[in-house]
Amino acid sequence: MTLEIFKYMEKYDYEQLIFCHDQNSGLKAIIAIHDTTLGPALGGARMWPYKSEEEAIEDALRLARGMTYKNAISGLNLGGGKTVIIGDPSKDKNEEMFRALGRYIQSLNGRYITAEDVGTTEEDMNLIYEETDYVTGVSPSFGSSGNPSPVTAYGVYLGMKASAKEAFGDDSLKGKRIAVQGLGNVAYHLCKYLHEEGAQLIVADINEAKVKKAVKEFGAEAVEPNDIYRQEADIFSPCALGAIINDETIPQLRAKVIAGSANNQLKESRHGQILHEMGIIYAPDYVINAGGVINVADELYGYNRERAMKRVETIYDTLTKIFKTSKEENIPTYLAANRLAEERINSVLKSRKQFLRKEKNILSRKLL
Ligand SMILES: NC(=O)C1=CN([C@@H]2O[C@H](COP(=O)(O)OP(=O)(O)OC[C@H]3O[C@@H](n4cnc5c(N)ncnc54)[C@H](O)[C@@H]3O)[C@@H](O)[C@H]2O)C=CC1
Ligand SMILES: O=C(O)CCC(=O)C(=O)O
Repeated sequence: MTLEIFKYMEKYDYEQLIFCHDQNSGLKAIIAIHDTTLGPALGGARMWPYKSEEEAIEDALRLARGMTYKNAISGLNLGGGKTVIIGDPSKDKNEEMFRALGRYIQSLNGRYITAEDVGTTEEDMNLIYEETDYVTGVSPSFGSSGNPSPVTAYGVYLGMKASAKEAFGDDSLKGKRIAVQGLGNVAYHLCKYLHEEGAQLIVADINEAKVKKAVKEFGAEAVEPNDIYRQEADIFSPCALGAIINDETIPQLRAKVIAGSANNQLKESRHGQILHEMGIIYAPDYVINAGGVINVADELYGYNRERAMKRVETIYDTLTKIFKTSKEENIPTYLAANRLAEERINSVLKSRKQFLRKEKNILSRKLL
């Protein structure tokens, strides 16, 4: 399949796509800016060994759009954007690469602000910070908020409780069997919360060392990566990569709830409709995993952890509201969430237009 970029950008109303290349460091990155109605686009930088440039562009575009919805529904005055860096984070990183990316971000003059994502770390953000102020998730020693993953995990934990309340009538996770896919930065901290509450964990990761650690620390049961979908579990928690809710995996699912941190979990929106028809409670990805962006966005006001955590706690209520709308209107949860996010963006756009109109009237009066 060839991606017709402008057609795709037109379909979902993207603003800008930027290609960043630096011969010296080997940087090959793509910055996608979806929508800046609510403010500058904020979204992390992902480093991944994409099989093709097309795959990387598509990922950047999909992730950037997700950030528009995530930031809008979380009440942030920020638009949506994302960076992808083509390369293997375990061997292709170097200092100059992140500094070069920082200079590209600086050249956008604040239209886009970056942070961590899969394959990038706090140390990488510190390097970007050498070249631009438009970066968050920088080390706390610089007065910033650091790695957002533990806060993302806390938001997912609260969102999972809200989802359990909807599915089982009680938000306690004690004794619940929870199948966790991926044991990376977010999932590790999530497993800690779940273990402390007395949940039984079933885990899978392609990295054996991470699996061993979870078995040892949380008494988790380990299964092969491909077997995680079919586990007899109450909750399935996807915390690895996207598009894992699809035609192949849905028939395998036994869980009543899907609640995890991965971005873009639904391969296509019709998969959200299928989950709805099956009676599976799906916590929309960009709602439940917003803890990290809420935390890093707080840096823009001078980081205050208490203020950030208070906002993260609203994830529980936002999901409860989405589940209510989904039930009352008999629509999938992803659609109920999209409507809420779009309502906010459209109302801000409308009021801004009114303001501009007033401004224009004043100007024309002056001219008279
Ligand atoms: N870090 C954060 O604060 C946020 C992360 N997210 C999303 O949450 C997800 C996880 O993020 P992180 O924990 O930061 O990434 P990470 O890179 O630390 O962890 C991902 C884990 O998934 C594993 N994995 C990859 N493919 C797999 C497969 N097929 N089966 C099982 N495991 C597999 C990897 O080995 C790795 O351990 C990503 O989709 C990310 O975009 C979303 C919001 C914020
Ligand atoms: O929490 C982060 O990593 C920054 C925001 C972001 O990229 C995301 O929420 O996916």
